[in-house]
Amino acid sequence: MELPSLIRPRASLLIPKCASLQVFPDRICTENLVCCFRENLFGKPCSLRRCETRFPRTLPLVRDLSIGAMRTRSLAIAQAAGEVAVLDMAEYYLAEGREESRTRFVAELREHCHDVGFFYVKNHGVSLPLCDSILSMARDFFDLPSDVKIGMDYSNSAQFRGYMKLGVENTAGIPDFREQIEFGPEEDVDTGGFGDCHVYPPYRRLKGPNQWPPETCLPSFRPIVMEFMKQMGSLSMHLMQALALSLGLDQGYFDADFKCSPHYQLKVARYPPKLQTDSEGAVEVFGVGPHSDTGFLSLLLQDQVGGLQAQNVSGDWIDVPPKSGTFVVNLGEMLQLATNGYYLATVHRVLSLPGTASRYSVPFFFNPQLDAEIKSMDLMHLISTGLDNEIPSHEIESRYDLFRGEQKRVCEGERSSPGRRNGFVIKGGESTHGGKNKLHSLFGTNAFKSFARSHPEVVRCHHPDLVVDSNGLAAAENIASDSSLLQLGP
Ligand SMILES: O=C(O)CCC(=O)C(=O)O
Ligand SMILES: [Fe+2]
Repeated sequence: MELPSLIRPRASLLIPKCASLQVFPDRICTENLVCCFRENLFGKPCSLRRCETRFPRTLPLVRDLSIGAMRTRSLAIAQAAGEVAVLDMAEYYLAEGREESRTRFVAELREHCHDVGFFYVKNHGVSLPLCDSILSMARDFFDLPSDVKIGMDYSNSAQFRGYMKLGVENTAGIPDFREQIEFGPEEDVDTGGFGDCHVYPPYRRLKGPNQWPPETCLPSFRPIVMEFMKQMGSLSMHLMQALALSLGLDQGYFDADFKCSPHYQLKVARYPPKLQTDSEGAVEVFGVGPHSDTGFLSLLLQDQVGGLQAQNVSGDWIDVPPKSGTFVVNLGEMLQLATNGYYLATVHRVLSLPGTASRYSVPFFFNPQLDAEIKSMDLMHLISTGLDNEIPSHEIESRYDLFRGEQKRVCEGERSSPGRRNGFVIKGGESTHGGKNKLHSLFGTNAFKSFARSHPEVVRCHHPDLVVDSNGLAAAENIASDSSLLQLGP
């Protein structure tokens, strides 16, 4: 039986020498490996465990088994079982005198970003009581009477922030089955941004204040959310630095795009339990349908209910269950763009599960500043420095194509109409969905486009001088062909 795994297959096989495990190519399918582990997860001898895998990319990890690193061993086994791995950020933070552990962390990070695009982090440095508080505040907020919630409706906000009732947001044209509040950096409105579009790019209009529930209802809501965003921003910055190291770059490689004013986004969401079934009881209700995230890094705090799944290259959905004390991390399209497709923005979804419990989650999307221009990097140095010397450059290109094909299949197969987060574009300026969605190297342009496409009514009300075309691209009517301000669709 083939175990589902998130790991992507690759063509070349290397057979490691390792006492604790036997690895050999599958006779039937040359892309498969058969691994027999002699030890269980805790290193105790056990009967041979046979795993057929389709992911030779685990081999560098498997090879590490021979030097006896227990953690790496369990990681390789977890991957073989189709689980998303947990990375321990204490390994990264405690660098002083322990360069080895940081190097190991960074190498694991590279593996997971390259092969999976999903992982958990633990010992991440964000206060765990704060995580509990924000989840409990979420419960309190969504229990408020609907007129109080509607009082901070997103349609009041030129920045597309505030409360969205059930079904208001959609993913790829299908309404999400969740209610949510959207936050961003608490800033003054950039009044200049609302000026002449010939001079000011519309994405500057995304700067502005958040909407908050009345203090009399929930006095600690605002301080908790503000502190959470601050700590998540700091964790994200550490992760960005670790990502730079993992790509063989200087730790500060991404700083210029992030350090001043990253344009992050926080959602506080409630997914009601699944309500309806068809006569066979088989209707699948999505909390959020299949999509990949548009930004750089997404960090997710989820409660104990579950329902998040990520898709592997064979189309199988892999559960990403709640694990206490962790955040789920997945990568967005802008990071995929920046790494020329080397790191993956993996498709994921949230199922509504039957039962009585609502699911609460708090996704944090860490993005560069609005005016950051994201360029694809040259990956040849990964090969020349030996960080990934098993992949010839032409293979990177073909992996990229494979990924692009998969993304199109998933999204065009399951969802046909355009919607938020349905753009799967890897290289700057390319487009997908028959050219309907175009990803731009200027982050702000993409950000505005995503919001405008999802919420054209906000554009009509707060940005009447802009026109939004059928692809969600906005520009002042009289400059609709001026691509230097806001790129228009194909
Ligand atoms: O709430 C979740 O578990 C994930 C939500 C998500 O994927 C998103 O909002 O992009
Ligand atoms: Fe997502």
